[in-house]
Order: sequence, then structure tokens, then C-alpha cells
Amino acid sequence: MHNQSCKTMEPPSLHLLSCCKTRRGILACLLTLLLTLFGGCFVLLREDGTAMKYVMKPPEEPRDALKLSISTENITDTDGSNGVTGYNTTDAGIDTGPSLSSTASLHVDYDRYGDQFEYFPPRGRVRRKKKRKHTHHSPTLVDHPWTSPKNDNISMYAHRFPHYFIIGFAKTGTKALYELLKMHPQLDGPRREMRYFSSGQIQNLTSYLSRFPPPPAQGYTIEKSPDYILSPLPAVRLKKAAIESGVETSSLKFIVMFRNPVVRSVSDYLEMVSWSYMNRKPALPPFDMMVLSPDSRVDDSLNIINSSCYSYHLKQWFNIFGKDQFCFVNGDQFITDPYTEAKALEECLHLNSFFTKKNFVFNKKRKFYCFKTSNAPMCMSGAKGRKHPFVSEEVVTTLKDYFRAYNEELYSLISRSFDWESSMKS
Ligand SMILES: Nc1ncnc2c1ncn2[C@@H]1O[C@H](COP(=O)(O)OS(=O)(=O)O)[C@@H](OP(=O)(O)O)[C@H]1O
Repeated sequence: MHNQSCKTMEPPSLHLLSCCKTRRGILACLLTLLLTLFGGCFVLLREDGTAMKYVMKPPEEPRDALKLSISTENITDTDGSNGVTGYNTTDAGIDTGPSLSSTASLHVDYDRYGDQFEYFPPRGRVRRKKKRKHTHHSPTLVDHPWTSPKNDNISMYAHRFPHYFIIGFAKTGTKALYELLKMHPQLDGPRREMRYFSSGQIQNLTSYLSRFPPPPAQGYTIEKSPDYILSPLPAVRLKKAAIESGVETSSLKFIVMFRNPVVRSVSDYLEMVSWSYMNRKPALPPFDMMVLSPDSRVDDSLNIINSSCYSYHLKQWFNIFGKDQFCFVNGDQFITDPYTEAKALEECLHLNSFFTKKNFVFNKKRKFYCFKTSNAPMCMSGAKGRKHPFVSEEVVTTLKDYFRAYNEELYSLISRSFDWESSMKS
């Protein structure tokens, strides 16, 4: 056997193809095939007869750092610096933290879906994705600076820093609310969810800000990333970024939208079903089977469950920003009477009074309101308002019991209550 040296590098596929033309090449190809199948290696035979073995890179360890835990008393950001008074930082983890009952503990399983910090699968029309040949590795969260490079002219974009953020909760109507708010003459924002403070996909602060339109005259920019609320880390990073952009952090406002937690979990489940289908993953079990373990306990390790424990997540943000910086929207009511919620929000955000009933047009076919200014009414895509599956009485009751303590804590946190105990529209 020839001298072999093991190198960790990408396999040079072009060399491989060209060497398959010769007799020696064919031998090398066979050897390559065997080693690829059983040994995770490529072997290439060189012109001079020596062999070269390329070891295929093992997949990168998934964000070990994110598995650790933080308590809100001890939050350290990736660079170890501290942008928030009273908090030390480490991007080393997420608080799987205290739960309301001693038995139930929240576990946010960040490795469950998608890349990096993506808690939820991508949304959109149900169109199956082709299998990707090459996987792209975006920079890991641990390496992410969350600031701008020293020599970057951040002041060019600093005025675009959003003053309003829709931070959660996913599947409560955040997209419809965002599109509606962007119709207000004092507001404008990017078309897509940024997730800058949660996903680490955008390179740096300057790049993030450059994706915003300039704010309207006497107005502000707004962004919606409904996964921000699920961890205190985006709050810490956001605060640091605001300071770096020269923005008064107390002037920022955060919009949090709620919906019956059981219904929200079902809606989130449907998002997962759609994601699994689009990404050619195995089909998911029915909702009832998924959320309850065989001994009929709620599986609180599921994202679709713990994302409905609103008070738990909100409290973490309350530790970082003042309570008066939050505005709340009742997502159930936003479906049936968006006008009332929009007017209340206008007031909370200190915006000029703009929305009138004429801006809301009920679409009988879609069974949702569409929003209208001067143009044709704008309706949400078919990915919103999916038909919910049947959920058994037993599961509904168990979930309601599970969420009760969180709901009650939420009502006292925000001094407002919702009719979730008696209602269950799924
Ligand atoms: N006007 C209007 N049009 C369409 N859909 C509306 C509207 N208002 C609220 N909703 C509800 O929004 C739910 C989706 O929530 P999100 O937009 O927050 O989802 S996402 O997190 O951005 O994926 C979606 O949930 P599902 O019904 O479970 O699909 C809708 O019920």
C-alpha cells in the first residue's frame, strides 16, 4: 500500500473525476468509494503513484454553547462585555430556568430545528425544497461580534435603528400586525424578518441597519422577529446595539402579541408540519400524540409548548427593559376585531391617530381581515390561517391545566387578562 497522509480538508472532486480516466484512477475510484462508505475518507492516487487520503470533515458541533444555562441575574454576551447595567454576559447559554411548578421545568431546545438560533422553521408557501448539495455554515453565534467593525461608519445608518420591535410571540398574528403597522405613515420597516439579535445570520450591526429603509419624516423604523422574546440574549444584544447606534434605550418600544396558548401551540405545530414537509423530513406524529407522553404528561421540552409559557419569557425581558416600554396585543381579538387592537397600539406607541375602520376589510373567503389604505386590500398569504387539526378534549384540558399558572402570572405581570380559560378555538 502506498504512503498515505490524512488531511482534514474538503475533497477535491475535480481531481477525483480526472483520475478516474486511467487504470490506476479506476482503482483509486473504487478505493475512494469503499473508504467513503466505510471510513469517511477519500483516497486519491497521484500521477506519481503515491496516494492521498482526505478525511471528510465531521459536521460542526451544534452550538454547544447554547446548551448551557444562564440565569437572568448573570447574562454574559458573546464578547464577554456587558452592554446592560446589572448583567454580566456569556453567550454560553439559555436559561432553561425556573418554572412555576417544581415539577415542570422549561427547556428551550434550541438545537431542535434549523440553523443557529432558529427556533422555528422558515415560513411561506408549502413548496417542497430540493435537497441542497452543499451545506452553508454561517458564522456561529459564539463567534458573532454583535457590534460593527471598529472602522465601520455606523453613523451612516444609525438613524435607521428601529424604535419599535415586534418581539413575539410567533404564531399569534405578528405578520399581519407588522404589515398593518407599516401602513401607518410614521412607520416603515424591512420586508423580511431580520432575526439579527437571535440568529447571528447577519454579519454585523452596520449590515443589519443597512437593511432598513430610512425612517419616514417624523417617524421610525420597525422590525418584527417573533423569536426574540424566547431568550434574554436578544434583549441584551439589542440594548448594546442601541447604545452603539447612539439611540436612547428607554425610547425603544417592544410589542408583544399573545394568543390562547393552546391554540398558539397547535398553530406552531402546523408550522413544524409544513417545515418538515418542505424539507423532506419524516412526517410528524399527530399533535395529540406529540405533546403528551404515554403517562399523559405534557412534554415541556417541546418548543411548541414552552413558547406558549408567555410569562416565563416576558419576565426575562422585563429584567432588561422597563415595563413601560412594552405594548401588548391580544392576538385572538386581533383576528376578530383588528381595528380596536390597532387603535390601542397606536396610543401605546405614541403614534399619530391614523387607522380608521375603513382600513379593515373582512375577506369572507379567507375569513380574516385584510388591510387597506389607498391601494387594493392587502391580505396575508395562505400560510396564515391554516386549518387546525382536531385536538381531543383530554389533550385540550391537560394543556389548559399546564398553562394555567403561566397565564395567571402573565395577567398579573401585564395587568390585563385574556379569556383563555373558558375559550378554546382550535
Ligand atoms: N388578518 C390576518 N390574516 C391572516 N392571519 C391572521 C390575521 N390576523 C391574525 N392572523 C393569525 O396569524 C397567525 C400567524 O401568526 P404569525 O404571523 O405570528 O406567524 S409567524 O410567527 O410570523 O409565522 C395565523 O395563525 P393560524 O390561523 O394558526 O395559521 C392567523 O390566525
